[in-house]
Amino acid sequence: MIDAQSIQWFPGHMAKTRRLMAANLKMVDIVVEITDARIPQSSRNPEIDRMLGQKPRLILLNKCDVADPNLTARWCEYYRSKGILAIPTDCKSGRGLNEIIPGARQVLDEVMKRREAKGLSQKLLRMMIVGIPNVGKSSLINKLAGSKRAKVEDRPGVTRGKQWVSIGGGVELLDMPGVLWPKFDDKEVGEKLAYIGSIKDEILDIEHLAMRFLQTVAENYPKLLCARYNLTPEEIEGKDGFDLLELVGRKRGMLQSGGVVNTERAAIMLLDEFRGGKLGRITLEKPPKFTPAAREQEQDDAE
Ligand SMILES: Nc1nc2c(ncn2[C@@H]2O[C@H](COP(=O)(O)OP(=O)(O)OP(=O)(O)O)[C@@H](O)[C@H]2O)c(=O)[nH]1
Repeated sequence: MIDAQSIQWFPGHMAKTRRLMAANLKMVDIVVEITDARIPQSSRNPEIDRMLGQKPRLILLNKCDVADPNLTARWCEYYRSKGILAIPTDCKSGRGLNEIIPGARQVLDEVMKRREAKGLSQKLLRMMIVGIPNVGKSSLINKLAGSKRAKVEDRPGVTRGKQWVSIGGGVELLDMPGVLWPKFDDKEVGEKLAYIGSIKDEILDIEHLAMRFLQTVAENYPKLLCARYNLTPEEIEGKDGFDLLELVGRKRGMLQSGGVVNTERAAIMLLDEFRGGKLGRITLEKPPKFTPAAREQEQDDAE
């Protein structure tokens, strides 16, 4: 998992990643950027857009099996409005994976047409897989390659070094060497990464984290919260994070002497259950509102 030490490495590591990325971009036709569908924004490297520049790419909203399907659809629409193809994927069941290669070819066809560079062979397709730790890069490569060639572990930071994997049908994958870090310096981003389990709990105040998480869930997914912990809407109405945590702990019988709720145990249990998908399908970020005017502004900024 990401730890405090990695956070301190961030600036130097980023410069190295930027150099590696630039060198490797030349070797591929398209970049496949994997994000976590539960936090599509916070699970992206803050510099990725700048690093990729005009390189053709597609975005995967992975772990869509545990994300809110309505919001996943809205994120796809948001990216479409920006001219980017986004595909919801689930590396556990394989859902969406067979759309990746045709999607990549479609993106490249469009680029070719725009550049009027006809006659270029698209037989061999070379794709670079990038993403912050723990989003599912190894799982994706394993699924696409149909073997256990890439190492998969439930621990961010396992993917190391450059590796090409041939997956047949004239398609080769380049696993991004090094790691793309998320945006640690933003407190809210850090919290969201911690909710999904991408930052070590030891460096965070788990009770504080659980309280913040509960507030978000009570606001956006009250029915799921009530269903999981056998609560009524009246019970959670107007409660702050601490009260909610106590309530959840009490419902689960996590009491210490004197009938006081063990909020630390409750916090660990709550976040474990969320990470395991037991609370239901939850997405913690909505796509930004996207208007034609905003798009024009974005294009101006990019020029
Ligand atoms: N629910 C769910 N879990 C997934 C999915 N894809 C991957 N996972 C799980 O997420 C965890 C991380 O997956 P990895 O494939 O190791 O992620 P990675 O991006 O290669 O991680 P690093 O090696 O740290 O860069 C593992 O426990 C996977 O089983 C998915 O689509 N849905």
